[in-house]
Amino acid sequence: MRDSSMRGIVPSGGGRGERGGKASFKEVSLLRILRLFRPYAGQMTAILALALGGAVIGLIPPLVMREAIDHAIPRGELSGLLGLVGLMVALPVISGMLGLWQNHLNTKVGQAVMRDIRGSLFRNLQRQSMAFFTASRSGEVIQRLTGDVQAVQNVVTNTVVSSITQIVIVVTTLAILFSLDWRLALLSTIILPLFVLPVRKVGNVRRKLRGETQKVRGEMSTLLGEIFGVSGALLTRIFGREVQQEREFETMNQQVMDLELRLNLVGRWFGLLLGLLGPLGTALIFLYGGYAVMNGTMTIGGIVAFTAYVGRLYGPVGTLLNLHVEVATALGVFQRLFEYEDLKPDVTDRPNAAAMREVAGHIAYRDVTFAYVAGKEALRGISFEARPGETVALVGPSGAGKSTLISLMARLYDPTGGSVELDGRDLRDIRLESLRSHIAYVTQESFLFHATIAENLRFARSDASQEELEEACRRAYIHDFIAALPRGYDTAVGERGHRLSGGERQRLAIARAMLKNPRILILDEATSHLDSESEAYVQAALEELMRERTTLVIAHRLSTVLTADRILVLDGGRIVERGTHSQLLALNGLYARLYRTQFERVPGER
Ligand SMILES: Nc1ncnc2c1ncn2[C@@H]1O[C@H](COP(=O)(O)OP(=O)(O)OP(=O)(O)O)[C@@H](O)[C@H]1O
Repeated sequence: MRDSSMRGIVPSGGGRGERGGKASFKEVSLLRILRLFRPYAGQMTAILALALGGAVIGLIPPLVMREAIDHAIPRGELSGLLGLVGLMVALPVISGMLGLWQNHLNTKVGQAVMRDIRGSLFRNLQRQSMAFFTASRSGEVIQRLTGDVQAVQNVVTNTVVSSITQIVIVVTTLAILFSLDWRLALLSTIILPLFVLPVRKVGNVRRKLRGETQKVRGEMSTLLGEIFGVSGALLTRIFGREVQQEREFETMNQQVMDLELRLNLVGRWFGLLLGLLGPLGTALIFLYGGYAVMNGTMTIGGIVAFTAYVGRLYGPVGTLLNLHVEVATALGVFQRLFEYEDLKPDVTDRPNAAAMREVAGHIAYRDVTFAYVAGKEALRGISFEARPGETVALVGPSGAGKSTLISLMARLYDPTGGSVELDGRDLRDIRLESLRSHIAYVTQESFLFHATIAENLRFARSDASQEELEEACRRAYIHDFIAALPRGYDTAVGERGHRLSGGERQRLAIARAMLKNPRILILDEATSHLDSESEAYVQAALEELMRERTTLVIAHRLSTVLTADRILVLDGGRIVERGTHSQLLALNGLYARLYRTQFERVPGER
């Protein structure tokens, strides 16, 4: 059960999901793609009508030329010539205007579809459990939401609209060529198949190169995100890896340049190849047409018009020969987007889930089992209760399952077996939003958004008044510090609040929890040891926060275990000992050992 849902939430890295990779119609439903465009059907029709109009107008100039060369000029009809010349200028102007309008509509539809997809992906990602975020790289998520969605615009303009336009141009031009002179038309189209193979080959090489380039670019942006994120930058400096990273980046940087150069070169060869089509066609027309003119079966204007039409034919044919590459790329883009759209959140409300307005705060874990990965249980047979207002402290060696245990209370994950209850009700029967409104979760890493102190505090309660903010901060022993800042509560904190000290950040996080004023508190005490003054402040703030709330705390401080109503000692995902501090010491087991190594040495403790 768990296994299958896990597979559903882990984004596929390579293979089908590979950037620039091919996808087939079988894998991506065309109907689903069309559905995205349905709200814009009117505009799409207008785009196609404009494309058609442009293509038809484009057919006229060669006929005008023929008219001028064969009739107006030889007959000396100046006014007629003027009219034709006027047309020669007016027609491109009209088709240019149509093109402009079409382009505007293209962009509009493309942008609208992009906005819709971004919105729907964002909404779906917001509903995913933590399992999704721990399993995926944030760079990858961002890339799909921005880069891939951007590619949709390309799909609209390049693939859909331009291929339809090209088809219209090719068909109309062929029709007119054959109506002018079918033999000559046949002669000028007969050379087309010669180019199919090389054009396809070049297309494939380009696709491969493009895929590789995108992959390296993706890796580059992930690397940059990690290196220049605050934590990554800190780690780099601590371990003195600057030069090594510079070298790694240089390699990647060079790779991008080389790939782009190769892509460009292949592009040039491709252009040269297509460029040869024109002269070859023209030469054939002049050879055959010239002979026909000499025999009197064709006019000079006819040759000129024919040459112009053939010019219109070869370009679009080249593009159309590559259409399959474009289509495959486009399908790949949609497939990656749909993968995220199809992610099923694994923590959801049960159909009969109800909201709980008031809770007493009675927590019960009943024979809870949990596995992140099927078959490898992180928690086994966990049962305990915490009555309203009680504090249950968790201790145990690293990896014992403490964080996992508390995360189940906020339903960051659901148990694989057994149940977690609040006031006698299974958490899955309580509306998620309602459950979380009664819980504050203070983690070791006190994350702050890049925003002002007030905004960070209001993340807990957006309607909190300034007085309430200050009250919460007073109780968290941080108000005086904030008030002394030049901009007070409007001070912006750096990304992750790195402009604040560790202790200040912790107290701000405590104030944020205080502001929420929940019945239940989940707390992961920070292990980083602060200086004794700061430690004392944090300690006092925490005691204030824990007062009268049911608290599950991963304890790292002696005072916490001393005051806890109950201590659970975890080891290997099981509760191996339970009781009060003195009872557990008397047992002289794991707790007693941990106590001697962990708690006794904490500075600044009683
Ligand atoms: N997202 C995850 N995916 C897979 N396994 C995980 C995940 N998170 C934790 N684990 C594993 O689950 C077990 C329990 O981890 P947990 O973080 O709950 O331990 P802990 O007691 O809180 O440890 P610490 O005190 O070091 O934070 C560990 O073996 C850990 O490797």
